[in-house]
Amino acid sequence: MSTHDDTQVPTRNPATPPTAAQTQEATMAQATTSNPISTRPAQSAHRDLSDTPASVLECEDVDVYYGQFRAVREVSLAFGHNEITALIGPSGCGKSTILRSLNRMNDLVEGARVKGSIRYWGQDMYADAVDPIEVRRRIGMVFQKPNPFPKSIYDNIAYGPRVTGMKVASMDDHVEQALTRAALWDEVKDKLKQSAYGLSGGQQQRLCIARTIAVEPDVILMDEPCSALDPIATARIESLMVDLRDLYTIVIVTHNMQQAARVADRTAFFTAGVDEETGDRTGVLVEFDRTSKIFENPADQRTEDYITGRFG
Ligand SMILES: Nc1ncnc2c1ncn2[C@@H]1O[C@H](COP(=O)(O)OP(=O)(O)OP(=O)(O)O)[C@@H](O)[C@H]1O
Repeated sequence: MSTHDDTQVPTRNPATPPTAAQTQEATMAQATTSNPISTRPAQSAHRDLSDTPASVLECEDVDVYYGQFRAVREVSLAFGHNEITALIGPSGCGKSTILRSLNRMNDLVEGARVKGSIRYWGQDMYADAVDPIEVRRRIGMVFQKPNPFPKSIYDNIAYGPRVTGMKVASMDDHVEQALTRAALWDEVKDKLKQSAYGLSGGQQQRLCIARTIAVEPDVILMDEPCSALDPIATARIESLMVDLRDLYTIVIVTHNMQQAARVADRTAFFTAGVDEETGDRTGVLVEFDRTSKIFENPADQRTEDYITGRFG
């Protein structure tokens, strides 16, 4: 089992209180010994959900601006531990904006600014003392288009642990474990030194998931991770997400409503409305609930119109 070397974390405080770190450590230790991912068949997406899950991430009254433009407003939403939450809604309603604000990726966008509160295990993620680089290690991101580094398969995985100063007992074992969890090991174990660019699109996306897993995150954010993939590769990623849910909290932005219905425990539906103050089209959260409720019996007419294809 590898451990993160805290002496390598920049001097500012990490965003997780000890209890969360312990929780993750215990989960990782269990996973390392029993290796449940490689052997267990894909689970059914739907299961009994707690009415009051522990919240890993919580948004309260969140507005996100790009310069003067308010892209989303007053979003309050909590993401349950070891659950998959889907963010759905028409183009431009702010799904990616909210997703990027969950690991401070918007810090890298010029003019982007978050108002309101986003908490990670109860701690204000945007507090001055919090190091955004450490936030992004704990809350990883997988993008729409697979983006492996121009390196070997092995080095794609080993890169993150190396640069973040993780202490791993054996890098070979660590790489194998990450690739196994991402359901890619069997396909690449004999060509680890070959370029990642030689993999298919679906394999590259699983490699990117393995790369994210390799730095031992707590949360994985996925921004339309299957939109560049064919249906077979998409099905593999969906099945992988359901498997990974036992180890990580997952938030996925998707345009594919069937995908949300298949994999997500809970779904948040956003739309864009005209901002009364500015006249801009600003994203709002319409409804957030169990996925079955959103798709079978939504509370808001706008949700129903969207999921039945009458709008958007
Ligand atoms: N870097 C940026 N600078 C300025 N405005 C931006 C930026 N990124 C997004 N926006 C604007 O913010 C609003 C929300 O965009 P966002 O990409 O979050 O929506 P989305 O729901 O994810 O859309 P899509 O489904 O098309 O990806 C849009 O009006 C968009 O033009």
